[in-house]
Amino acid sequence: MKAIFLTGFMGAGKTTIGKLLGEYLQLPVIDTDEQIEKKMGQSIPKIFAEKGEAFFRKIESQCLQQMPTKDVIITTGGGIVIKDENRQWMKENGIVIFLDCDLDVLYERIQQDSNRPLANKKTKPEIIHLFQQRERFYKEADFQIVTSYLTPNEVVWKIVDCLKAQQLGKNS
Ligand SMILES: Nc1ncnc2c1ncn2[C@@H]1O[C@H](COP(=O)(O)OP(=O)(O)O)[C@@H](O)[C@H]1O
Ligand SMILES: O=C(O)C1=C[C@@H](OP(=O)(O)O)[C@@H](O)[C@H](O)C1
Ligand SMILES: [Mg+2]
Repeated sequence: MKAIFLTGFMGAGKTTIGKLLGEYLQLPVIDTDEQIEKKMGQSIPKIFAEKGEAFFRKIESQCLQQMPTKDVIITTGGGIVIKDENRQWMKENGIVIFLDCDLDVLYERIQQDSNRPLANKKTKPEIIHLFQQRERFYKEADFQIVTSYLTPNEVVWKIVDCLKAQQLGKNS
C-alpha cells in the first residue's frame, strides 16, 4: 500500500489519529515533527527560537523527502503544505488525507499549547488568518475529512472508508 499522509492545521488531530490508524491498520507511523526533533536533538519550540522558521522548514522538507513511501502512515506538521515541493512529493508518493476541523475547535485545542510556536500567544484572528493562507493547499489533498465533532476512532473509520473507496476506484 502507498504511504498515507495526514495533513491539516495545528490541533486537527494528525498525530493522535495517525497513531490510532497505525494500530488499526497494523502499519508503522512516523511523525515528521518527531523526526525533526530526533535529527536536531532539540524540541520544536527550541528550533524555532534558536534557528527560526526558515531553517525549520528546510529540515522539515528534508525529513519528509527521506520518508519511506510504502506501508507507512506519515503524520505531518501543519505547515508542511506551504512548500509546493512538499505537496507535490506527498501526492506523488502516497495518499494525502486532509483532516479538516472547525476553527473554534482548533483554537481551543492549540491556544494554550507552548509546544506550537506558531500558535502560542496568537490571537484568534491571527490564527484564522494563518489558516486562511494555507486552506487552499490543504484542499489539494486526495481526501478531506471534517473531524470537528468526531471522536478520534470515528475519524479512523472515516479514513478507512476513504482508503477502501480509493482501492475500489483503482480496481474498477
Ligand atoms: N477528534 C478529536 N476529538 C477530541 N480531541 C482531539 C481529537 N483529535 C485530537 N484531539 C486532541 O487535540 C489535541 C491536538 O491533537 P494532535 O494530534 O496533537 O494534533 P495535530 O498533530 O494535528 O497538531 C490533543 O490534545 C488531542 O488529544
Ligand atoms: O502549522 C505549523 O506551521 C506547525 C505545526 C506543528 O505541528 P502540528 O500541526 O502537529 O501541531 C509543528 O510542525 C510546528 O510547530 C509548526
Ligand atoms: Mg502533530
